[in-house]
Amino acid sequence: MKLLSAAQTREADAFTIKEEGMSSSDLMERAARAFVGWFENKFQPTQAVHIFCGPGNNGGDGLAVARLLQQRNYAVQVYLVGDNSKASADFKLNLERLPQEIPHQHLKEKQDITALPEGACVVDALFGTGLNRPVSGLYAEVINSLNGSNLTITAIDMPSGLYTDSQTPAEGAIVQANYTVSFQLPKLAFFLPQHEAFVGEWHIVPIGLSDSFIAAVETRLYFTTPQDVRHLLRPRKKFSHKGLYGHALLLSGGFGKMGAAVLAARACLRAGVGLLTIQVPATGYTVLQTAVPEAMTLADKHRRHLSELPKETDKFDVIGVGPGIGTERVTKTALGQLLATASQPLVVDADAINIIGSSDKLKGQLPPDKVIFTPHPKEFERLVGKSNNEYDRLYDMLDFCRVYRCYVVLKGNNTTIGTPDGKIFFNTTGNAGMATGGTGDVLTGIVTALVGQNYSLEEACLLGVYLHGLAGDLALKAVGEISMTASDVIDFLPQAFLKLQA
Ligand SMILES: NC(=O)C1=CN([C@@H]2O[C@H](COP(=O)(O)OP(=O)(O)OC[C@H]3O[C@@H](n4cnc5c(N)ncnc54)[C@H](O)[C@@H]3O)[C@@H](O)[C@H]2O)[C@@H](O)CC1
Ligand SMILES: Nc1ncnc2c1ncn2[C@@H]1O[C@H](COP(=O)(O)OP(=O)(O)O)[C@@H](O)[C@H]1O
Ligand SMILES: [K+]
Repeated sequence: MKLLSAAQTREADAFTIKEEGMSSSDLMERAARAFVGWFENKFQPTQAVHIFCGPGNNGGDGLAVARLLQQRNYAVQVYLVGDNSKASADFKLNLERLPQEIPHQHLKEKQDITALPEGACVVDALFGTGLNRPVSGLYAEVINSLNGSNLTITAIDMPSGLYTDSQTPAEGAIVQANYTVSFQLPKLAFFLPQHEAFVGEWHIVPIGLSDSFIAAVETRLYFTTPQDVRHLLRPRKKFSHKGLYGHALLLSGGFGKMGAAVLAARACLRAGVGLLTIQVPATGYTVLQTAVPEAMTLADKHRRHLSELPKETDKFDVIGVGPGIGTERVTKTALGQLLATASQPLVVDADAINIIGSSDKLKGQLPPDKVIFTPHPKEFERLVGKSNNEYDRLYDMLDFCRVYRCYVVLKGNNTTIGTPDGKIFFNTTGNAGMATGGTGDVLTGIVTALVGQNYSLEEACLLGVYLHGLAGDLALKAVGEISMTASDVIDFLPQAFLKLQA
């Protein structure tokens, strides 16, 4: 699904209003109803609701929400913050519609801010996507007092003060919401780790924005939904044989890190590869033969480190390289040979990323349109460089993908995929239980298997990352986030495939 900028969201609102022949206040009413639908499921009418409204349409939403909640027997109190003389038309309309019974207080200066009762629910309707400068003055005072209150805060559309699609200047106050209920589509800001404390848990409520507008609008930002990846998955043909599902090679493992090779190999097999060969340092031979009997194992001539390529590398459809390999000189040399000679796609992870990141020569040898990198944030920094902030990191990633014509899978809570043609996809599966050693090796195995099965590199990234996170989400239900291990993620991979196919 596409992600829209604040400006595109405004255009989508205006287009929808015109297309449906309604007024902007009708759309606001729809938005308020959608918000209230979510709110009713979350909070009981026994809880007092304190709604803070700014001067724009976000404040207008807040006023409409106040009216609708009062109709549903919530005890509502409204605060109008700042100078409303220049308030938006729909704000004014909804202020007129606000029933007399709802107490409303005008906060004009700092002294007007009072402590809220314990247990109250706060609704933040100060600013939404129309925020156009850092929040200061009275608004900042209100935000700081709400943040200090320890009360549960639900933000309408955006946590007030947070920029929708660019870096918020450090001096601006930002609401620290527990929940953000946003209209129709998530906003770019929700996907960046630096915003966790502001956005909290986010939810989307549909408000019927024009499908045709969204289909036509140009963007390079996407987030992955089940619908986006489900249709990519290809069923197997009845008369098919293992030769049709690719022969993958994994160059993986090192002394003390043979487990990385085992995890990547097991995940690769569970992700449907036809044949798998693993090359490990000689000491790992028995380990791999025992732990992964389905795979063929080659022993490197070096006991402790990978130092050579198999004789016939051309016969493999894909090569996954990196988990557990270390950065010894012999390994660097072998990796250089691989980049210089590989004819097939490469999935490059872990120390293979670190080796390439430290050498401009190796970067220069990257075969175009053939490489997928799967770095975690530290490896990303070694490969691409340090970025000023998480927005710049996205653009630095795209520059790197464009220059080297490669794919980058930046791992994290919303694993972010960059493509050589300039698209960014945010994944939506996965959980903090996966923050445990070895889960990255599992991802390498999955993506390698998918490339081997002839999925395009973009498809393999999207599907692989989605399924890996989904397996983690299914594992979460069974073992919880604290006990989860990388092996659990592999164990739930079959269910992830089944769920996506269902
Ligand atoms: N018809 C529509 O366009 C719809 C809009 N909706 C709501 O409208 C919101 C966007 O409304 P607006 O575009 O009016 O924008 P906002 O309500 O987000 O804020 C804009 C207002 O705040 C002022 N402002 C911006 N930054 C400020 C700052 N730092 N300090 C003080 N004042 C500041 C602006 O001058 C303007 O008056 C959305 O987030 C959503 O909540 C929804 O009702 C859905 C329909
Ligand atoms: N908080 C989190 N939420 C969702 N996914 C996570 C989280 N932490 C880690 N993961 C996922 O787990 C994997 C960890 O990979 P990595 O850091 O390379 O681990 P390792 O090197 O130990 O295998 C990545 O796919 C990442 O997206
Ligand atoms: K808000």
